[in-house]
This record gives sequence, C-alpha cells and structure tokens, in this order.
Amino acid sequence: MDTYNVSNVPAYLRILNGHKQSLKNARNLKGRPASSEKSRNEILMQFSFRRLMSSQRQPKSSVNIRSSFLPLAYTPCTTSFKDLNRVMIKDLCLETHHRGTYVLLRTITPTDTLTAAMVIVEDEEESVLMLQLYNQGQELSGRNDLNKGTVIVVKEPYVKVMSDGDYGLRVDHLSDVKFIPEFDSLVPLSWRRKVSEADESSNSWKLKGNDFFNKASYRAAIECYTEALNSHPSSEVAVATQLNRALTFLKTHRFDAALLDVEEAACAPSPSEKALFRKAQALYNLQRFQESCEAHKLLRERYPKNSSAAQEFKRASARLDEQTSGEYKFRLLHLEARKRQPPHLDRGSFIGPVSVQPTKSHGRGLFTIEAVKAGDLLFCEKAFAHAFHDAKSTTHDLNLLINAQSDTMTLGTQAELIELAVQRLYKNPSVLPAFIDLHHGAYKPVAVQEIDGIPIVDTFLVGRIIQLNCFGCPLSSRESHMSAMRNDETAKKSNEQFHSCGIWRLASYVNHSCFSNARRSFIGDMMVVRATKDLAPGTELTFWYKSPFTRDSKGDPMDLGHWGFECDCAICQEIQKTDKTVMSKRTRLEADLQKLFNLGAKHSSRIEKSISGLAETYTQLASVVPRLALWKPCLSLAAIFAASHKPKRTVEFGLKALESLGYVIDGGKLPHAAGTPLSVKEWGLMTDGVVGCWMILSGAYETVAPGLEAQAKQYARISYRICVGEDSTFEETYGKLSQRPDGFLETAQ
Ligand SMILES: C[S@@+](CC[C@H](N)C(=O)[O-])C[C@H]1O[C@@H](n2cnc3c(N)ncnc32)[C@H](O)[C@@H]1O
Repeated sequence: MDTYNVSNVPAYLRILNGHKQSLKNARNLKGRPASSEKSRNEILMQFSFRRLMSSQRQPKSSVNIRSSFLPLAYTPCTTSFKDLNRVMIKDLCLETHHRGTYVLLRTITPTDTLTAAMVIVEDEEESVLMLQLYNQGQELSGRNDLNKGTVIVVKEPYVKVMSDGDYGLRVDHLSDVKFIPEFDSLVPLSWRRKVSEADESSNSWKLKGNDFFNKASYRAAIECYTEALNSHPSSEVAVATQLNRALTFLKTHRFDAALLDVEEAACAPSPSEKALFRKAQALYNLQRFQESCEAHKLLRERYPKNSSAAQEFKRASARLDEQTSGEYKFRLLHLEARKRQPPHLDRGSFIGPVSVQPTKSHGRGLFTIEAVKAGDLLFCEKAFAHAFHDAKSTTHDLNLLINAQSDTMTLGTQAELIELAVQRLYKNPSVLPAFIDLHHGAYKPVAVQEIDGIPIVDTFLVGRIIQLNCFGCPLSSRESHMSAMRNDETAKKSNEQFHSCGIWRLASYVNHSCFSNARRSFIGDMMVVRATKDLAPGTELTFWYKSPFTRDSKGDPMDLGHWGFECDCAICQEIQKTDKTVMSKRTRLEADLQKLFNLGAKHSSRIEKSISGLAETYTQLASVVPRLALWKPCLSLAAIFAASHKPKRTVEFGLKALESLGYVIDGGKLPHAAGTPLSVKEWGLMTDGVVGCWMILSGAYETVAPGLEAQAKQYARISYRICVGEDSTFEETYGKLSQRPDGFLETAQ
C-alpha cells in the first residue's frame, strides 16, 4: 500500500530480467561441486580487494540504489542439531539444500557488510568459501561480534551461484546459523586460540562475561554468563550472573530472555533493586505497560530513593495512559518525528472501539464495536517495524528489492523492513504468534516454531507478510497534506508512493474498498486511523490500498492484483456496469475539461457546460455511488470563482464538489435562511482537497451567509483531523498559510 512498486518500469524490468537469467544459469549448474576453481589465495585477495573498494567508496552526492535479491523461498532447518550430520565444503553441491546436514566453519577474514554480512570461512580441511549471512542486523558489523576466528555452524547449507559467477554459502534464516563459543566441545582443538588451564568456576565465567560486556561484545558476554549458570554457581553468583545476563539481553533487544532472567532473579526472598528495575524495563520494551507500572510500584515501595526509577515509572505511566485513553500530545509527536532519526516514537498504541472479525467473503476484517462519528479515533498504532528513508538526506541509500518468487520489485526500504521484522521476531518470540497470524496468501509456513530452544522465524514468510500488509508512509501526513494543498503537481505524485515503510499489525486486518469509511495517517512510526463517516456498531472498516483517484479514466478495474483480488465496491461496480459508449464519453469530457482548465479562468462557462455533460454520464445518486470524475472539476471551478470574488458561485460549486464525493449536506445552499444550520447528513469520501473545499466554502459564506462561516470551518477542521491524524495543528496550518481564497496553502512551515 503506497509503496514504490516498480515492477513494470522498463529501467527496472531490465534488472529483473537480468536476475532471472542469472537464476536460470545458476539452476543449470545445480548439483555440481561447490568447491571453487579459484585457489584459497585468490579468493582471499579478491575478498580483501572488494572490502577495500567498499570502504573507499566516495562520499555520495546523490542517493545510491542497491539491489537486494529475495531468492525462491525455502524452509528453515527444523531438525534438531543432534540429528544433523556433519559434512565438509568439498561435499557440497551448487544450488542444493543439503537437508539433514551441517558444516562447521571458522571465519578467516573480517566482515564486509553490504546487503548481507559477508566473510570468508574455512572448514577443518582448509577449504574456503564466501559466507553470506542475511538479516543479521547491525550486530554482526559491531566491533567484536564477528571477528576473525569466529566458529559458525551452518545448518542445511545452500551454496548459490552469485550474479558475478562466484559461489557463496547463503543463509537467509537466522536460526540456520549458530555461533559456537570457543570453549564449546564442537570446536576442534586446532582452532582453539589457547589451551589454557583456565579457572572454570562459575564466578570466573561471570567475570569473563563482565569483561566482554564492558567491551560491548554482547554475544560473547551472554555465552560466558550462560556457562557460569551451567557451572553450579552459588545462589549469590547465580542471581548476580542472571542480572548481568538480563542487562546484556536488554542491550541487545532480547526482551523475552531478559524478562525470564529477571523473573528468576526476582524470585529471591527479597528481590533486588536491579532485578525489579530490569523487570520493569523488559516489560516496558515488550509494550506491557500495565505490568511495567506494577513492577515500578513495587520498586518504589521497596527502594523509594531510586530517582532514575521514578523517571522510568513516569514514562511507563504515560504510555499506559495513552494505551487506555487514546489521548496523545500530537504536537509533541510531530516535534519528535522531525527530530528523531529514524522517527521512532516512544509511545503506546491505543485500540479504540474496533475488533477483528471474520467477513463474509474476504477473510478477516476490522469492525466497529460501538457507534462512531466521522473524525473519531479508531486506533493509533505504533509500528511493529518501520524502515525510514530520509528524503532530505543524500547519504541514505535506497534499496531495490527484487522478489524472485513474485516477480515484483519495490524501491525504498522494504528489504530493511524484512530484516527489522525478522530480527524483532527472532529476538522476542513471544510476539511471533500475533505476527504470523497476518495474511500471507497461499504461503505454507513450517509448523515448527522452535527447535533446540531456538525460535524458527521463516524469513520468506515474513517477506510474504510484508509484501501483502506493508504500508508506505511519509514522515508525517501533515507534511503530505500541506504539499498536496500547495497545489504542487510533483509533490502530489510523491504523496501517493513512499520510500519509507512499516508494518502495523492491527491496521493489517483492514480490507480495501474504494468507497472507504476510514482513513490512515502517519506521524513518524505511529499510524492514526479515524472514521471518515458516522458508523453504526458492527460496520466493517475499510480504507484504500490504492486511492481510487489514481485510477485511469478508461474504466479499467482498479489494479489490486498485488493483493490478489478485485474490488467490488459500489464505485467499481458502477464502472463495470456502465455502457462502454458512456464510459468513452466520460473519458472524453474529462480530457476536455483538463484542456479548458489549462486555458484559464475565462472559460468558466464552457467548463460549467462540460461539468453538466459529465454529470449526465452518471445515473445513480452520488450518495449511493460517488461521482469521482466530477470532484476535481467542481472543486477547481469553485476555486476559480473564489479567486475572482464570486461567493455565490463559489458556494454552488463547492457544494457540488462535496456532493460528487457522496456528501449529503443540509442548509448550505443559497439563499440561506437565517438560523438554519449547515449540517452534513452523510459523509462522503475523504481526501486532502476536502479540507480545502470546506475552507473555500467558509470564505464564501463570510460574505453571503455569515452564520455558516464558522460551521464550514468546523467541518474543515474535522476533515483535517481525518487527513492529518490530529487537529491541534489546524489553526497553525490554515490560520497562517491559508490567506488564499481558493483554499490552497501559501508556503510550507
Ligand atoms: C492486508 S490483508 C487484509 C486482511 C485480510 N482479509 C485477513 O484476513 O487477514 C489483505 C488481503 O485481504 C484481502 N482483501 C482485502 N480487501 C479485499 C476486498 N475488497 N475484496 C477481497 N479481498 C480483499 C485480500 O486477500 C488481500 O490480499
């Protein structure tokens, strides 16, 4: 939804076809030995050269585009390690998944990080190969985490032919790779750095862990703490080690594991200050704010002097308030979104009067459980994962994600989003069930969710879920609204597709309808969803996956093939049922109108005539089937009349514009009987221009029906709240920037 799908753009199609050809060539090599014809030295020199080149890349003056290739899906290893057989590099074949086996490898170069963490590895027989670890996050490029000599097990290895013809051991699933501590019995003696007569007491392991922790080498620290806990520690050492390990888990965003450790440590007769504090932190990061507050309360009771705990308690209470009341300080959210890079806001999600329920024909959907009014908040959700592209920065690369399975390409941050989601799920398996419940089409996930105590996160399932549920998003919808209302054609285009994207779990249950009744907006990584109409309890909520205003005027169905369905809303049905000759007339009149508007305001009477002709191509009431083709011409004509100070005509066409979108409005027509209120009896479609339309009407009523000016402005405010997510910035936006009578904004803030 609103991402840059470039699958049909010729320049990118060439790249896709090139990749498909490489894939075909690679398949022809399937089954051949994976040992490279290049010597060990050649492979090492080539790798060093490549690393040098990437480190010396010139500072960028423009945004680079990197491609990431998502290969054909394969399942992660679900066999217990004890049942896998060890093989050597020489036993591996190209383009083959070696099920039931593993290779034991050791890194012999530093890591090069591009779209994957790449490193040269050897096995015990000194055969070498390039290893490519995908979706490993920032940690592998960290200072000490994958240095020379790291021992790695790759389960069910898969050697692929890369686009340059070289061979690489590719690992897509995080659970298919296992980092082996140097002291593990799997590590051959010849690979151990020193055979020391080390003190192997639990306390000594704990101290080693502390050393690694202090060097920010968190994986090694966790390994040592685990060894300490496995070496019969005294209860005192056990509690201290568990608390240290919990802190290391918190540092590496493994909040489930941190919680387990602190819960055990907090079982001691008198839980320590650290245990309670870390428990509250783990719960906070798992967004379990109620429980986090409870842990804080206990902490405050027992350790009232802890001032940082008091601060943290305040923070957790604020999140809990947001979560339960849906009240947010939206101005602050805007400020934070502009300041933070990436704009990930520390806020709780609010779920309003909605629930997920089965629909009759399109899977599950989101329904209202109470009556709501247009503009009401339905939910305000923090992204499960959000990948940000800073459009203003010249140093943030864009990624072209080439999906071999679906033959599609998206430009932006989707590859990064897959990595972020996979990382979060792998580190916090408690959130896995809710995530994999999201729609994934015909993809068949593996039934196993854990093996040898390690979570199984299928990268290709995550990729599929993201493909079907991800939303492109701006930094803030206020910014997009302002650029749309500046009447800037280029900005309008970029308001339909975004390079940043994210995944919001609750929003993922909302189905599409062109005749929608809800609208999403964004502030940083928060999605705000509001009702665009008054809705009865039990109404299915819908929003646009693609805006119906972007469909071509020829009457072709909305292109929703990406999601595998055709829309059957009233608007789409009307287009399908309308006679072809009538549709051609509609298309011709639309084109004529475009030309007349380009010629200028003096042609308003011809414009009016064409608008009447266009209206005749519709037979049903606009409140039953909105007349989308009329919206823009009526609004533009209202703007022309407003700019030429013809308030009566402005009101006439402003109201016609709203009616074309399905609005039923009482009391707005002229002449106005004093005391009759302006009231929207039925709300129609919501789009940015609706705010401008109400502002134009408000300006015109000021002279011809003064009582209605404030009421029209109030409708502008509600429409703004729906489009932007909040109305606390309404006065700032429309007070300062809308001196123009035609409803457009003057300059950006
Ligand atoms: C983001 S999911 C929406 C939730 C989904 N219905 C579920 O059960 O989880 C998108 C998928 O929902 C279905 N869908 C959404 N809108 C639809 C519509 N108007 N008609 C038919 N299917 C629709 C399609 O299968 C689409 O790929």
